[in-house]
Amino acid sequence: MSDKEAGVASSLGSNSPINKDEVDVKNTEEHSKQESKSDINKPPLKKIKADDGIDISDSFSRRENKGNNKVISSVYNDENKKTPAWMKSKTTDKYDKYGSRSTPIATPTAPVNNPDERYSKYMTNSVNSNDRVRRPPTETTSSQYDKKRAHDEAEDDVVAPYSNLAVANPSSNLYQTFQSHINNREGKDINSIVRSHYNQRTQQSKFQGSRTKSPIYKLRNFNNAIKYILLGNWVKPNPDSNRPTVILDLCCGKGGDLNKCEFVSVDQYIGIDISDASIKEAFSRYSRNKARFIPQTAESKKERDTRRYNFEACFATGDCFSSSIPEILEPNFPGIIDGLFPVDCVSLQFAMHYAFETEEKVHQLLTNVTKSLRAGGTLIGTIPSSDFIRDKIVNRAFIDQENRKFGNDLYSVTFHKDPPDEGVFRPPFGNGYNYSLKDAIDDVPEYVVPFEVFRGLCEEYGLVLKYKKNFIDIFNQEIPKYFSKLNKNLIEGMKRSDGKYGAEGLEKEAVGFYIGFVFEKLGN
Ligand SMILES: C[S@@+](CC[C@H](N)C(=O)[O-])C[C@H]1O[C@@H](n2cnc3c(N)ncnc32)[C@H](O)[C@@H]1O
Repeated sequence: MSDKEAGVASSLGSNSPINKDEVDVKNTEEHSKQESKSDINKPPLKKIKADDGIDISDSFSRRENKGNNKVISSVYNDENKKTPAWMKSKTTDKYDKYGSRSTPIATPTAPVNNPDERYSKYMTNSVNSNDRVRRPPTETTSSQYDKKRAHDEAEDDVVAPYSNLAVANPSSNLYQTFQSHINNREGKDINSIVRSHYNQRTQQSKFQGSRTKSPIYKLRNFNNAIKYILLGNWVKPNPDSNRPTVILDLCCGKGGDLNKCEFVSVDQYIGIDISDASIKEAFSRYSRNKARFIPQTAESKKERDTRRYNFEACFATGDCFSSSIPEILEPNFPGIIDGLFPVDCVSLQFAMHYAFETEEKVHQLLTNVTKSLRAGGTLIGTIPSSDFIRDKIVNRAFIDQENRKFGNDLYSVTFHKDPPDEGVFRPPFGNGYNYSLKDAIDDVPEYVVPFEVFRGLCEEYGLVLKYKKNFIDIFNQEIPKYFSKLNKNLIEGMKRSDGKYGAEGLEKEAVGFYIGFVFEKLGN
């Protein structure tokens, strides 16, 4: 799916622990049949203090100054010494691509950052604020590919904003529903379509009018709530109190999960996305919320200030399914692998279905995940449910004559080829469909993720399933615990016509298309 895009950042209201008139995409309800199996080893929820406002500072307390952190090598550094046995046999020969690739597919973008002193040692040597400037394209990066891309982007990525419409006037109440314009789709690969789509979406979202007017406003709030819950339950702080808690957000989009990272008290955020416009937007969102000027006393400086981001962040453009993480990050942030990896959590929200185009992409993704995670670290993701898709096929719940399309007025799924009668796709890769979600995604290609195949592959990479549930079940089971913790606007943005909270009607089916999952990296 997709617009699974992140929410909107906004200004942190003075009473609001974490701002959010956030926006994401998808949701629904029910559909728990096959997918509510594993709910294992859920960590106890931390105690939350809920006054008349929301105070998360007690519940997700930050560890003390980590200035004395020692640099710990990650599996990226020394394959022989650090690679666990299970990875040597499976991945070193077959999947290890480190050093064998040239340039990342997209030119990396490394916006300026201002690391504070506590983590400057993680930005060792050349990783300092002066180095974090955007680098001019090198000989290799501005080759044929970039020329072609420049041409494509001129065509597709820069659509005229709605400057001629009343919605360009911020005082207007009108809302302009998003629609992308991608020329010559048939001649393009998925990366070009996806990149063009999300670049356009990022640019146009600035001119659409108030997000609360979007036809999927509630659905986005619902999806955001799900991500708060998943990250809140499963991001595990680094057990070494001298190390920062680090999250690697693959396919991070416009940075819609930055607020959630503050919510779970990470110390360092690393975001990567193939859309350069999204990365720029994510960086600017981070900068706005990081730099908020809040007068502080000597005493208050020691604690997390919930009105601003208390974590450091860096962002880069790159293809997470075809390049290795060092290939994407090191050119922009030399020393970052040594300094910040292995990380505590890899977040992969509403994006893995793009990787299931080919087996190679999935292997590269899983190599990136497993090599990035520390033992005990978690991979937390959201994807369309293959069980949901199978049910639609088996029940012949199609909405067109050719039996290739299902959905409703809010979302639709149109298979590229006739789906198998029993709804089980073989081989498990490359089973494409076009996904649409009103005001977010226009016929963007995605691929079925047969969950059991994915789970089996994860095991090969030392990742064991800890949790898997559809969105409706996650919401129903977890929202009582989160109701008082989440921002009021987010909660109110999920109010149904009957006064209760959650998804209803068309939205319910649209969100029910998704599941959340958590894998844990084995080892010690
Ligand atoms: C639906 S958005 C989700 C964004 C964000 N994770 C969220 O939940 O708000 C999917 C994102 O995946 C990104 N994406 C797709 N293919 C990618 C790839 N190969 N490498 C990196 N990012 C990719 C898109 O650019 C887009 O920003």
